[in-house]
Amino acid sequence: MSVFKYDKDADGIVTITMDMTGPVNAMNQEYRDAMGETVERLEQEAGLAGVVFASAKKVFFAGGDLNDLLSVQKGDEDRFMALLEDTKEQLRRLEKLPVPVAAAINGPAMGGGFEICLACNHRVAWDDKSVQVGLPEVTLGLLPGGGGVVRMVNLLGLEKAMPYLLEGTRVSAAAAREQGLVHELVATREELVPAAKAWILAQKDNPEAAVQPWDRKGHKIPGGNASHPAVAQLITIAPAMLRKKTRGLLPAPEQILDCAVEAARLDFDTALRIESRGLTYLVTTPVAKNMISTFFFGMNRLNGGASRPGAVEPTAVKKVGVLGAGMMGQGIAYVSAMAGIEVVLKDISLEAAQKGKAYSESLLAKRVAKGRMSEDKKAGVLGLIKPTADNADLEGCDLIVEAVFENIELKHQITLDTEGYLAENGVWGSNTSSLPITQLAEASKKPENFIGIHFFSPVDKMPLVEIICGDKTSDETLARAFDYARQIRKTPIVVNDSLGFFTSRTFGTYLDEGVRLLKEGVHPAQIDALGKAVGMPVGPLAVYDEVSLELTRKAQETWKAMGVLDAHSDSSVTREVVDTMVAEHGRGGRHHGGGFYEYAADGGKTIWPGLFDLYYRADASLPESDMKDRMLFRQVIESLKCLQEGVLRTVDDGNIGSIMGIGAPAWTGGFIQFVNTYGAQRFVDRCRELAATYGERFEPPAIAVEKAAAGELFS
Ligand SMILES: NC(=O)c1ccc[n+]([C@@H]2O[C@H](COP(=O)([O-])OP(=O)(O)OC[C@H]3O[C@@H](n4cnc5c(N)ncnc54)[C@H](O)[C@@H]3O)[C@@H](O)[C@H]2O)c1
Repeated sequence: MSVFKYDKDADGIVTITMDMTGPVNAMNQEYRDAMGETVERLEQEAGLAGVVFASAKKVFFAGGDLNDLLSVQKGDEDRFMALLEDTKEQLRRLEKLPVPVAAAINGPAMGGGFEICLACNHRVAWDDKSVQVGLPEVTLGLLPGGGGVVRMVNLLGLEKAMPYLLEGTRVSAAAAREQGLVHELVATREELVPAAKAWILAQKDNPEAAVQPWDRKGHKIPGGNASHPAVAQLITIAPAMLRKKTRGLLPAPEQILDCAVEAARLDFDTALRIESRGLTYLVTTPVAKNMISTFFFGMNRLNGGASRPGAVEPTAVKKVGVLGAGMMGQGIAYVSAMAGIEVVLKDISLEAAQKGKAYSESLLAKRVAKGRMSEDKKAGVLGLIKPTADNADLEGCDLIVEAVFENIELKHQITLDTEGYLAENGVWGSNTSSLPITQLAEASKKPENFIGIHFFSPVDKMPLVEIICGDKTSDETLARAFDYARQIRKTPIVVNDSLGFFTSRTFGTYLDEGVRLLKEGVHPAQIDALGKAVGMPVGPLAVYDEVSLELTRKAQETWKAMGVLDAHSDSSVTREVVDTMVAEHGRGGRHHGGGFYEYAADGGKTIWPGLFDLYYRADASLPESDMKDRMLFRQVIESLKCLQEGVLRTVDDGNIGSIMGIGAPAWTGGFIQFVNTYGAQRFVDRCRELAATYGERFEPPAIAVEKAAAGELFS
């Protein structure tokens, strides 16, 4: 029996219910076989009045089979191209049936799933929050190769199609209806197929309904085709704009733009073939392999609980205490309340706590203004946050997250003062960005319940949480912290204790290398430009100004006093430069009147001229490739050391943590995956080359040397 169930009703309408082997419907050989047979049968069906595509799964259709796509290697291009062309031809035959075809979208329809819908004449969706449509291929280094690029451009026009194609924007059923991606909404799942059939029956006297817009005589692309002046102008400037964003490091958006432009220029079927060629090229690139491995498989493993102790039953937080209503605390309060958790937000005064709550109010007001939330829901979320200056309000919390100043005495003191209010088995989480958890836990009566829950700023936008186990943290506490992170819809990585844990420790090497280049006489603007050229979001000197040189200096003093400033973080060069900047020149960073840069009132910035007298040397001429590699390799080496020392427990934690927490370039697939693609032996050789010229910090870690010798990948 086919995995596409075929049912013809008394009106002559055939309903195809897709029910493929495995948990989801996906585009693979089984799909091609089933779709091939189905189209063939529909073409021969006598008395056919229309077709409805439905799904027996919760997800309408999940898209391309990523295992299949990952396995395509260089040399397989002809075979892959032929498969793509087959898939496309089937959809083309479907949309050329002489009867109307409708999609009944009962769940997410992503990528290939939405491409099937686009090949239908009519799209009916269940108006439920589980239903989303979109073409997320670009986020995996691919392009929608089942006709998605060409149909979207023909449906929406070049400009409007761009966010869907270049950013992988997904939209809810309601938004899809507004944007013209879906034609009709129904309130319940049960109404879907009847609504699709009703539409088909209503088209009896309207033969045009069976013809796709792009197959109609005189079809015009909305907004105009490539020769329309406005579109021609867009086509001229778009590649440069895109390159500014991708810095030439991501081939997928560039291919997508090329295909989209061809779709606006050429006939439909030629454009489809160009689209197939684009995907055939992308699918074998290392960037696509990296992005699929990390963003799909790695992410699924992490969110699925690979780092969570499985023996502990699932838990949920009902009441959380947030200590400190500053920049981080107010964000933690917001994301917790958004997840329906009761929040006690405590600061040293009620006013300070209320100010923290006002932050949630302003974020919620923006949601309401955009029509993404009702006033009632807003009031409900706000009602969950209780601002206070009174410790007694923390009574019965099953989790307390502290986000007070980065000061160990203060953190010890508040642990002593408030830990007793926790419910039995309640968890104490510190949001410290660097202080070792084991030492922070020394103030606790229950160090087994003590853990690091490290958020990133801004908390409402950053998707990662780094969970840090101290020496005594129990499995139960880890499981509870993990469940909380999932409850507030973050992706948790789990690491062991270390100064700066994984993310701050690794990111610190990037900043350190930037400062070293400065000290070696490189032009400061070139340092930041090269940091961005390798794909980091911000140059190292600009980052230093943002996080503040002043705070860095204080942190270094604290670590020194604690005796934890060990080899990996002891950068005498950085300390010397930071000291000179702050103590001798009063350059504490952006919020201290300026640092490496000077900041104008209008937000513009220029290099602080004093830097040229202090460090710049016109005769310093380092090879650009060395400078770029230095900034990247320092971070990769530090990540490998974290893995070697057991700070990182898994490769996935390292890859996802580096991308989502540090801003590692997406093209690498994460700092450890980078070694897999670069080649372990080649990596070791390049490290040694850099070490010979620039110092032993570039010596390859033993773990990389071993992998290279064994010819293995990090997995
Ligand atoms: N800012 C970041 O990007 C970032 C990122 C991750 C982690 N962190 C860490 O989060 C913590 C807080 O950082 P922040 O940027 O929100 O600082 P912040 O200065 O904005 O806020 C700290 C708040 O703690 C309050 N506070 C001080 N003593 C208190 C006490 N005894 N009881 C209750 N509240 C008290 C202060 O009044 C202030 O409102 C620090 O440990 C920091 O290292 C910061």
